[in-house]
This record gives sequence, structure tokens and C-alpha cells, in this order.
Amino acid sequence: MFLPLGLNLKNKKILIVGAGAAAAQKIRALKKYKAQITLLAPEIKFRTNYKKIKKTYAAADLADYALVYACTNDRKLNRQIAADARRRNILVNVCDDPRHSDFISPAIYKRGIMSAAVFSDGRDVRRSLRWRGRIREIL
Ligand SMILES: C[C@@]1(CC(=O)O)c2cc3[nH]c(cc4nc(cc5[nH]c(cc(n2)[C@H]1CCC(=O)O)[C@@](C)(CC(=O)O)[C@@H]5CCC(=O)O)C(CC(=O)O)=C4CCC(=O)O)c(CCC(=O)O)c3CC(=O)O
Ligand SMILES: NC(=O)C1=CN([C@@H]2O[C@H](COP(=O)(O)OP(=O)(O)OC[C@H]3O[C@@H](n4cnc5c(N)ncnc54)[C@H](O)[C@@H]3O)[C@@H](O)[C@H]2O)C=CC1
Repeated sequence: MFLPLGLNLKNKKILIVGAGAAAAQKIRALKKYKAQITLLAPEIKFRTNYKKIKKTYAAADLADYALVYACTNDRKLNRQIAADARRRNILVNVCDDPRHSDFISPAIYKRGIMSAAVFSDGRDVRRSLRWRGRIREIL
């Protein structure tokens, strides 16, 4: 089970491994919170001003980061990233495998200082998106 909490991102460096559709979704949420993001992938599939490291992943790339998102299209590699991160006491999100994640990515509705975050313990994303839509309508 996953605990909802508010994380202070000040002075926390975030690494996203993989730079395709899933990574783009993470960035869309993170940029609203002024996160310090670095992207690492051999192929960056969208335009961004965030720091980019163009290479294939190696465990040593995790040094210096407080949070890691494993967002490659290789399920085995994502799990490997999770194992490497855990060994370094870095919290990790695996975009295609909540069971191997320390935290999951909620559907967020943010307005000013207020944030509503909805998740389903990684079990029913569509339901999370529907709930967010309802919250947006109510507000
Ligand atoms: C575990 C988790 C990943 C994590 O924690 O990182 C996860 C996993 C999976 N997502 C899947 C599918 C889709 N995910 C989206 C979109 C989002 N998914 C997000 C979160 C999460 N998704 C976490 C759990 C959250 C929770 O607990 O509810 C959002 C809210 C936030 C974000 O990603 O930042 C973001 C919206 C961003 C926004 O709008 O703000 C869409 C829609 C789209 O792409 O437009 C589809 C297509 C749906 C369709 O088919 O209709 C599948 C495939 C199986 C399936 O279909 O169910 C898996 C499972 C798997 O791959 O194993
Ligand atoms: N919101 C969510 O959580 C979503 C999750 N997904 C899931 O996310 C996974 C990835 O999907 P997409 O982003 O659509 O894939 P994609 O094909 O668009 O992007 C994959 C990225 O991974 C990178 N990559 C591949 N091998 C690598 C390596 N060895 N080292 C570093 N980077 C590497 C590629 O260069 C590319 O940038 C899929 O399993 C999919 O099911 C997809 C969409 C939404």
C-alpha cells in the first residue's frame, strides 16, 4: 500500500531514465513543482530544456540523485534500475511496475498552492483519471 504525502523537492535532484511517452508524463507533473530534473536516455523523444544525458543507463548514473524514475520501454531494465536505486537508498518509481516501486505517480490536480493527488495503489489508472476529472469539475 502507498501512503499519500507531500514531498519537499527543494535541493532534491531527480533522475528520469528513459525519455519517451511515460517520461514526458512524469515531467508534465514534476515541472509544476519546480523539480530539478535530469533525463538520461540514448534517444530523447521530445523537446525539453531540462538537463539531458544521452547514453544508455549504467548503475553509476544514479549517484547524486534523491529520486529516480525508471521510464524505459525495457521492463527488465526498469526492474534493474529499481534494484540499483534501492541498494543506494534512493527512492524509485517504476513506470510499468508498481510492485517494484517505492512510490507511484498519482493523477494530480493543482491550482495555486492547492494540490489533489489521486491513485489506486497502481491498480486502476483509468479510475484515478476519472476521479481527478470529477475533482476538477467540483472545484
Ligand atoms: C503504476 C503507475 C505508474 C507509476 O507509478 O509511475 C501506472 C501504471 C500504468 N499505467 C498504464 C496506462 C496508462 N497510464 C496513463 C497515464 C498516467 N498514468 C499515471 C500513473 C500510473 N500509471 C501509476 C499508477 C497510478 C494509480 O495508482 O492509479 C498518471 C496518473 C501519472 C503519471 O504517469 O505521472 C498518468 C496520467 C498523467 C496525467 O494526465 O496527469 C494512461 C493514459 C495516457 O497515457 O494518456 C494510460 C493508458 C490507459 C488506457 O489504456 O486507457 C498501465 C497499462 C495498463 C492499464 O491500461 O491499466 C500501467 C500498468 C503497467 O504498465 O504495468
Ligand atoms: N504514465 C505512465 O505511467 C505510462 C506508462 N507507460 C509504460 O512505460 C513504459 C515505457 O513506455 P514509453 O515511454 O511509451 O516508451 P518509449 O518507447 O516512448 O520510450 C522509451 C525510452 O526509453 C529509453 N531507453 C531504452 N533503453 C534504454 C537504456 N538502456 N538506457 C536508458 N534509456 C533507455 C529510450 O531511449 C526511450 O527514450 C512502457 O512499459 C509503458 O507500458 C506508458 C505510458 C504511460
